[in-house]
Amino acid sequence: EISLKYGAERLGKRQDADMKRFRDNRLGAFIHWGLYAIPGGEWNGEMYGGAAEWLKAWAKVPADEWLKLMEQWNPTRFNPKAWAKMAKKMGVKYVKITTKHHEGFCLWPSKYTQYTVAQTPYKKDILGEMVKAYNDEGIDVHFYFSVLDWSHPDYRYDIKSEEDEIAFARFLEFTDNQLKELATRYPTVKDFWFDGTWDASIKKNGWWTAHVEQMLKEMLPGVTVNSRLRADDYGKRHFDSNGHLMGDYESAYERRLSDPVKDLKVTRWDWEACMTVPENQWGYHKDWSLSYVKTPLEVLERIVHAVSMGGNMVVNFGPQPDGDFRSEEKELADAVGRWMSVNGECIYGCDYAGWDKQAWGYYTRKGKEVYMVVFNSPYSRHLVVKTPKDVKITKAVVLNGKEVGVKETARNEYNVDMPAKDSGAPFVIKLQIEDNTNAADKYREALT
Ligand SMILES: C[C@@H]1N[C@@H](C(=O)NCc2ccccc2)[C@H](O)[C@@H]1O
Repeated sequence: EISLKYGAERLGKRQDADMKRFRDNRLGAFIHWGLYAIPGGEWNGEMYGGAAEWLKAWAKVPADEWLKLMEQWNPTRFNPKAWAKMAKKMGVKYVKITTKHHEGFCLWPSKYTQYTVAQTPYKKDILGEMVKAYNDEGIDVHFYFSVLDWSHPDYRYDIKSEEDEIAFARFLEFTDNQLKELATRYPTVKDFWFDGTWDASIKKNGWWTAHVEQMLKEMLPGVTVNSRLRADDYGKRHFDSNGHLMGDYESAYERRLSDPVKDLKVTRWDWEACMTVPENQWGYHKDWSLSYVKTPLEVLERIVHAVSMGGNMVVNFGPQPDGDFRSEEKELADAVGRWMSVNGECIYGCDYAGWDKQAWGYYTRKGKEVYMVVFNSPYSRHLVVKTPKDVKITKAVVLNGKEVGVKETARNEYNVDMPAKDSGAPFVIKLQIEDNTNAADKYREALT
């Protein structure tokens, strides 16, 4: 290993109470809300299919023209209590809020910039209203923060001159001030999720990313930070030059997940994935017909897939400029919530089971309980289960349903019966397992 000053601060998973809470929460929601919601993907009468929160880039809008959108920021239908109830009903345990996206507009009245809610017709501290409403519902709040800031004249994509050095040093101080402001104003925040940290300017300032992690953890003991913040002495990101994860959890799984059969490496560390409902829209886009929109079932499968591999999943919502949600997102929250109310115990506090994945779906595990989350119903009417050596199944019960038969078919192989009644939706079977170390082995392998 090479010696690093700004590499991973810790080896292995954090096991303190705050990290256990982060991990056990498992299901979160993203709120991407900013000026980009106002144009909703359309600029000067032209509709852009790309990510709506990047419209400034797609339509090549100068920062000062883009920020004029502040004059229209007045979400009259914003009702933080209703937002928190919707999240509660969906069964999310935490919400990640874009405090400031790449555009530089702040949802809190920052005193370090003029581009904030305080300078809009809305005036009020919208971030503060959200934090209170979610916390009052027992939902944790995480802050998304974009280091990349298109509104700030001192931002640099790379450092190529003395002038760049001086300007970017001012920018890093501005960013420190905003982060201290957020940690001071909203001390119940549990996590900082950094984005916009891919440019060479940040990679050349790995020291600063280590300083930010340290600063936030001193101000808010127990707070978590994502790996995307971090660059080491040599500009390596997420994992340092010795291959160790930086930050508290990997945050590279954005709109993708690792293969549950071929790529199990992520089960070795904590990680959190985030996903969009359309193919790639985080901010509000007027026209969702421009790309595929995932069904509630497809969203649910991604949530289970992540938890089955020891990760968290954050499902994105892009609120409308008026402060209400589009009907597709309300319906999604409702559908996921109905499923979670019956089957949530296979998600919350669960982890990778370490069993070989089968075609019918995914395993999750909590202590001695293994859950079979069934998405695909087999024509055989049997669900094949292969247990690790020295493990036997003693019972199988459908969540919110009846016991089902379990028949041993070979060494460490079982057929678990499908429930008699087809609920027409993914269902969960809870397995009781026991140690099988000293059982007589009546099976013989073939001689070949
Ligand atoms: C969590 C997501 N991260 C931002 C993102 O996609 N950034 C990467 C990106 C880079 C280049 C063109 C479009 C998007 C998105 O705007 C969301 O905030």
